[in-house]
Amino acid sequence: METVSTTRSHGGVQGVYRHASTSTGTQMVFSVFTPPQAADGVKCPVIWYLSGLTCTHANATEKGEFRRWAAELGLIIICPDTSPRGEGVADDAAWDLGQGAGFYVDATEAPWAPHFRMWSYVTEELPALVAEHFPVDLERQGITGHSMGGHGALTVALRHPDRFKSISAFAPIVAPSQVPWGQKAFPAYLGSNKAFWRQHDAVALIEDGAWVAELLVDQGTADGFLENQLRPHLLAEACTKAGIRLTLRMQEGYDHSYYFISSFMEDHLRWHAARL
Ligand SMILES: N[C@@H](CCC(=O)N[C@@H](CS)C(=O)NCC(=O)O)C(=O)O
Repeated sequence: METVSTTRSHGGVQGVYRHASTSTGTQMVFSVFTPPQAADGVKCPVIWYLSGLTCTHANATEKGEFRRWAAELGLIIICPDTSPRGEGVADDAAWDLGQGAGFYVDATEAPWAPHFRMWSYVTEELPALVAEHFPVDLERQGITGHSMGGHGALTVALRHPDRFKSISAFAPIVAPSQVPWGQKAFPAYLGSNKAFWRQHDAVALIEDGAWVAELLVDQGTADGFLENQLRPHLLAEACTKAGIRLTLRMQEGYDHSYYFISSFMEDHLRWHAARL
C-alpha cells in the first residue's frame, strides 16, 4: 500500500492511499480519516462510506464535512472508490455505467467481469487491508453511503448482518431491479437471471428474508432522482412488512448533492457512534 497524501485535520489525519487490488486487478485509491483518539494506535470504531455514481473517494472526502464530527466522536471514516479505473478497464460513454458506476457487484458478464468486482473489493479485500494498516476495531463497524453507495451500504449490510452494528444511507437506490439505473446496470454486469439481481437489491433482500434491526435514511424532497430512481417508499413498505425499524426522514427542499449530504452528516455520525 502506498500513501498518496496525509494531511492533518481536526486533530486527526486525513489520508489517501493507493494499492494494487487483487479483486479488480487494478490500482485502487481510497481515503481513511483517523481521529485524534487513534493517535497511539488505540483501536477506534469504523464507518464505511460508499459513494454514488461518478464519484471517487474524493467527493465525500472533500465535500462530506465528516471530519469535525468523526474527530469528536472518535470514528475512523473510510471512503473507497466506486469502480476499477484505467485504460485497460472496460467503460461506457454514459456516466451511469462502467468506470465510476460499479454498483458494488461482482460482474459476471463481458466486458465487465475481469475488473468490475467491487463486491469482493468492499466486503473482503479492503477490510482486510485496512485492518492490517489502521487501528480499526472490527467489532465496531458501521456503514453508510449515498445514492448508488446507499444501495451498496444497504445490500452489504443486509448480507453481513453480524458485521455492522449501525447502517444508514443518504438518498439510496433502494430497489435497483425496479428503477432505470439498476435496470441498465444489472443486465450489463450480472446478466438476465433476475435471481442474481435480488442478491444486490435491498428491497428484494428484505422480501427474501434478510433482516437487520434498524436503518436510518435521509432523503431530500427536492432530489431530482427521487421518484424515478430512488423511491424510498419501497424500502419503507418492505421494512414495515419485515419488522425492520426504519427512520426515514424526508428533508424538505434538499437535493441530491453534497450540500444535502453534508447537512446531515453530523446526525448520521452521531447515530452511528451511539450504536458502536
Ligand atoms: N453526472 C450526473 C449527476 C450524477 C450525480 O448526481 N452523482 C452523485 C451521486 S449519484 C454525486 O455524488 N455526484 C458527485 C458530486 O456531487 O460530487 C448528472 O450530470 O446529472
